[in-house]
Amino acid sequence: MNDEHGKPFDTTQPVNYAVSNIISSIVYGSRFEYTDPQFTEMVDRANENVRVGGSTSMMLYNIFPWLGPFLKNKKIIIHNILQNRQQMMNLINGLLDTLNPHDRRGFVDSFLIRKQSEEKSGKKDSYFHQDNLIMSVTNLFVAGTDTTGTTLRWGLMLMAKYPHIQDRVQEEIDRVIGGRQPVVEDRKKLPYTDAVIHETQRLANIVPLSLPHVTTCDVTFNGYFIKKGTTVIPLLMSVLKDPSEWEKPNSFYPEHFLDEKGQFVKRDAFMPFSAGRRVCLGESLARMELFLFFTSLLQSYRFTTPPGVSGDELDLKGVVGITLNPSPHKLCAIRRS
Ligand code: HEM
Repeated sequence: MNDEHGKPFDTTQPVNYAVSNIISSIVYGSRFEYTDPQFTEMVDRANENVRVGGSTSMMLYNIFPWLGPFLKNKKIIIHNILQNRQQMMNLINGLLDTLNPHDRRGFVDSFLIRKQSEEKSGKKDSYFHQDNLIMSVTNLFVAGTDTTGTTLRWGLMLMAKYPHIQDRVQEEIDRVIGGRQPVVEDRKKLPYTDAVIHETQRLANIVPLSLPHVTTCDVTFNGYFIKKGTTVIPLLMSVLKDPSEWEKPNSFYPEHFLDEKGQFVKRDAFMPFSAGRRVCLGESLARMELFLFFTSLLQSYRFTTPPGVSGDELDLKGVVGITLNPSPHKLCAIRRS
């Protein structure tokens, strides 16, 4: 963002690269340089799939799978998946060549070590095989990059749209943290900033339909009989924007998460990560990332609309993809003294 020198830029790439590097550190044990084309192409391809995956033609394909061979967007998605899979396999093979059981660099190392020990002991039906490794790494990137990146981008856009709210966040960060690097423990001392992050997640509503689930037995719910094996799509949006739960369900109103003394309050209807047994696996990581990225960025930069663009022009509707993204826009990041 420094390199933009306060000029208007699209936040998608820098934010996605930063967030993807967190997953890279956990999975591979190292991060990539932002100038590394191997890395940037991989993230850009994943991002293209999120965008194209929500297109009208792919929605039609979901209903009429026989359309598949005629759809350009399906070809793009498959091409991107295959390219990224190849790159992932190269990275995994590189880790395998330098594997040291006494120095595990990340998730892949731990998986490979377990795989080797189960192969050695002759265990049949092990879960630790190559296909599961590839799918687990893919899932961690797919589930952990676009979700957190999109939420952060909504947050920055909302700060540019509502500068008086950005003023209050920056006043709080300056007063409590000053110039040092923010740490997770700061969250409880920053109730307003915490409320702004929660309200961003509530309003942005990036996974409105959660993921589909299937009933494992017959159930009667709210008077409706649902047969075993029925696909159920839980609408997180119906809770995140429930008018009986939120004072201003369709507005950006951080006070939803503050009491009259300005202290942070948890709300039961806040469930952007879903609920129950299959609740988001990465919730605590995502919450940590959102807090650290958001406070660090707001500590260093003032986010504004480009010259000649008013806050009203930043719309809150969003664009449907696999996640709900902010509509295309540019922001300026002005370095704070
Ligand atoms: C703001 C960020 C995020 C949001 C809003 C979010 C939201 C969700 C939602 C709604 C689900 C579906 C839960 C269900 O089936 O009921 C889910 C599942 C999942 N998420 Fe996240 N997520 C985020 C970040 C992450 C991160 C950083 C990771 C990774 C490390 C991650 C990994 C997963 C996985 C693996 C699942 C599937 C869990 C399962 O089926 O048991 N998510 N997430």
